[in-house]
Amino acid sequence: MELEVRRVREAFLSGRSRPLRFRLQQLEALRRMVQEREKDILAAIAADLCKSEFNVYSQEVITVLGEIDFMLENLPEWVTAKPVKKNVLTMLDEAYIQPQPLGVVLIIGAWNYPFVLTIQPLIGAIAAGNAVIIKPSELSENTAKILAKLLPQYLDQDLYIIINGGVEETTELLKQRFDHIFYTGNTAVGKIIMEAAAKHLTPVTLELGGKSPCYIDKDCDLDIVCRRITWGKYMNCGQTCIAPDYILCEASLQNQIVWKIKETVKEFYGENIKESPDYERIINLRHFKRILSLLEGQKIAFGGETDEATRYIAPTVLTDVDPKTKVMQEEIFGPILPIVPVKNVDEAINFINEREKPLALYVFSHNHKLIKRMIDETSSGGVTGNDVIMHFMLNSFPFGGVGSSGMGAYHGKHSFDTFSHQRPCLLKSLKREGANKLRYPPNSQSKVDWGKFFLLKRFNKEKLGLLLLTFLGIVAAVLVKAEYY
Ligand SMILES: NC(=O)c1ccc[n+]([C@@H]2O[C@H](COP(=O)([O-])OP(=O)(O)OC[C@H]3O[C@@H](n4cnc5c(N)ncnc54)[C@H](O)[C@@H]3O)[C@@H](O)[C@H]2O)c1
Ligand SMILES: CCCCCCCC=O
Repeated sequence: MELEVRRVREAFLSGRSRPLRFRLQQLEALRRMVQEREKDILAAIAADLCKSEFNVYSQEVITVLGEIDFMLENLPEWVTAKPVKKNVLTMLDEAYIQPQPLGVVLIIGAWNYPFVLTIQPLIGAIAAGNAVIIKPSELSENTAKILAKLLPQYLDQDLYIIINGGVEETTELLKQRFDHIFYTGNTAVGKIIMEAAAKHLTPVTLELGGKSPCYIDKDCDLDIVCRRITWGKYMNCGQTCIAPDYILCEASLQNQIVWKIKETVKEFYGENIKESPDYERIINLRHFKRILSLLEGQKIAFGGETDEATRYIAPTVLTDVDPKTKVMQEEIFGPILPIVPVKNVDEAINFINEREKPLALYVFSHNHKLIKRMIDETSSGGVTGNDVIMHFMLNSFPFGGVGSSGMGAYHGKHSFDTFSHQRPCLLKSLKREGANKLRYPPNSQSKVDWGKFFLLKRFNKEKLGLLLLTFLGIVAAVLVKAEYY
């Protein structure tokens, strides 16, 4: 590991990752890889998650291609130095912010969307001029393998390397010094990453998870609400970081919600869900058993069928769920949707605020004020009103968590900023030394007063008047002198 990290650092220190032309060329090569090897990439992801290639393309590949195009279009503007507003002391100087690469970045990916969650941060890191070590999740092993095969064929082989492996390899990797670590995965491992990073004072971006609530107000169109929730909850078999984890609603809405979600499940996946090409499977047996254990003691309104051999769990809804039970204590990350009855929106807000800050929050209502109130009185990584998942799709939004759902953010310009250092650059002249007298010792009350005058703008009108008068006096004297001669 040490040797590999050193090789990447040496490549970074060669300076070749920095020029704009090189970054654009590497991003174009990455786009070519996705386009030319689309079949291999789709097949690998499809095998990892028992997913149709249509779904792989629309959930992962489109996002990656869109992000590359967005970077190529905007990077020339983002890399340029930005002049800043100056004060009296720097009036005659050059003052600008120059974004610069951080150095060697470690990206640790997750398995649930194994392509986009690894490649999208990579796009940002390349765009910002860094060298990168990529560690895909070992759980999505086909995707990990295809990335290890393809990336070196298209990208600079010393600047961007891929290291495959599990906990042991990642632990070893984390002993090395990086300039940034970008981790996607669960909160418990997030803490391990942050602890390892702290030893080198390495900044981290942690894209974690949590229980994302979904509040349904009684003033709404339940048919549409349930269709949107069904889509976001059962997509990828519930293994989506921003899937609605549970529903909060008044008890009177429960039966209608159950019925409408059941009808939508039929509409989306047919009578025989197991046969649907649009319904995925649980990633492995450990997660399968974990999810099943969440059903113990619950009232299953519909669903609940399972098949261990294929790791199938049917879309399931639980009603009258007690918040103290296990299913409400951990992120579900599977196709189980508990409904927790609450009396009203006040109780829903309290319920959310009593728990860890979630990665996403969803509110459904015709009442715009209620949605705004929910946003104002709660906290979460992101919010979508009257839909689910969709805030992930807009790359002008920073995507990330808050509190235990993560720190830092990415997508579009936010990725570029995450992987850049905003370096303030002040360029002065060696002339005009007289103007600097004010800051050199010995100090005095009059120097402090002038300092206040120039920097704090806390001058009194009298002093300003006096200054103006002096200035006018000088101008008048100059004019009179000019006339005389
Ligand atoms: N915020 C996001 O964008 C986002 C996206 C996807 C998943 N998630 C969250 O991730 C979780 C699911 O993913 P996961 O954690 O099962 O993924 P995972 O098991 O694939 O782990 C993620 C990465 O951490 C590494 N890892 C695992 N254990 C480790 C250890 N002990 N030490 C060092 N590295 C270790 C793995 O090798 C892998 O690369 C959910 O909580 C989900 O909400 C968040
Ligand atoms: C089209 C859906 C993509 C959602 C990606 C979510 C990333 C977290 O799991």
